[in-house]
Amino acid sequence: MRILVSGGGTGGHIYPALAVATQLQRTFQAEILYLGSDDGLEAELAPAAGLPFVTVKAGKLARYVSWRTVTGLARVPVGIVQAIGVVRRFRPQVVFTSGGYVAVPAGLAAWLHRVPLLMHQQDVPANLSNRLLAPLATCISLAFEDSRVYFPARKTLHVGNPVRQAILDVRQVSVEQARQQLGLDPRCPLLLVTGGSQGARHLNQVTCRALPALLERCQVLHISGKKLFQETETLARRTLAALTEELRGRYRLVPYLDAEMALALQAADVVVCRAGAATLSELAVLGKPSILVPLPPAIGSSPQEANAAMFGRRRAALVVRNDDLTPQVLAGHVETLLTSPTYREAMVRALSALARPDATEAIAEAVARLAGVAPTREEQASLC
Ligand SMILES: CC(=O)N[C@H]1[C@@H](OP(=O)(O)OP(=O)(O)OC[C@H]2O[C@@H](n3ccc(=O)[nH]c3=O)[C@H](O)[C@@H]2O)O[C@H](CO)[C@@H](O)[C@@H]1O
Repeated sequence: MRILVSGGGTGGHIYPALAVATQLQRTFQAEILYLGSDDGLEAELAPAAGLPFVTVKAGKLARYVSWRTVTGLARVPVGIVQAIGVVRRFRPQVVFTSGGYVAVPAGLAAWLHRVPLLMHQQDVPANLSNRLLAPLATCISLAFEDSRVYFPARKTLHVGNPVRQAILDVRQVSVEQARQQLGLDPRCPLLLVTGGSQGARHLNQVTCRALPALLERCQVLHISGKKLFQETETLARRTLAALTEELRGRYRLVPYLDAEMALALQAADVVVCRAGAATLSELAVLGKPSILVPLPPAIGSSPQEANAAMFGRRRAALVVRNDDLTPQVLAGHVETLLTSPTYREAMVRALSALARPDATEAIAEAVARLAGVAPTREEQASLC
């Protein structure tokens, strides 16, 4: 089975593609070719995952006009011609895309060659490349049920977002063990603060200012983001200076967590974070109550606001708008969640309805079925 995989730009688009590619290799011994942009993060990540990698030019499909939009648009036809060449030479049985602007030439080339196209939608609102490709797609896998409204119903398949194996494995570790393994107090409740892979300045600043109230109630593991570490450390040191040694000992600041991220999530009683699709899927799989502060849009609407609103509607998280987050609001919500086990349990129940730990397998099986290889899941057989 030969499968062309494509997804680019942010980690949010690349990691699901890598997870599905690896699963296809493992379960179906598929021959994979990863098609990415020559200047995207995928040029680093796909070869690092041991996948054969081919590049095409891809232009950013911005919703607003700028010089970059013009130069980006000029690259689009070049990318399409290159992608057509790749599909012609590799002759895939299925093309799988997971968003990012490089997915457009890949999807178009698939359609032109009558190759089935399966595309994955991570966020609740459809991203631009998936909106463009939807009429050409054979099947659209969705991370969240609420995305159905953006696509023709007969093409959609609700499977969830691929979640890293480390996150699935850490479910075997108890909360206390996770805290112990991270060198934290196993008996003291833990608040984890994370602004996603880049960090979030506003979350960092508000957290630092709320430390006197927060540390009275719990220990705090604060991931600042690599670029924001220095300024956050300075701010935290200033606030901590007025506190007792015992309270100061309850705070830990790190720039980024790699292998330990799964343990940190599992160790937490409450998580304060942005509302990126990967983070939300991880919270659902691990059943972690959270306070979501979605990234506000630079322009137009933000997928994170729609993601967070969906969690909020289902009572799977508390949602606070970025501009409304003050130290008092943060400390108040943390207090509410930590002091009310019934509230937290209700959230955990709502989260379990959103959890899809088998998303990677489900997508890989859908790809294999389109390739005519694996008619495995009966419940999916009639779909796509
Ligand atoms: C800023 C931005 O444009 N974000 C978008 C980007 O998400 P982006 O990839 O930035 O953020 P996500 O929340 O989706 O994922 C962050 C990932 O980084 C991991 N992590 C984080 C901190 C850390 O120290 N260690 C670590 O491993 C998290 O566990 C998670 O797996 O693509 C997503 C999927 O389309 C969108 O929903 C987001 O809106």
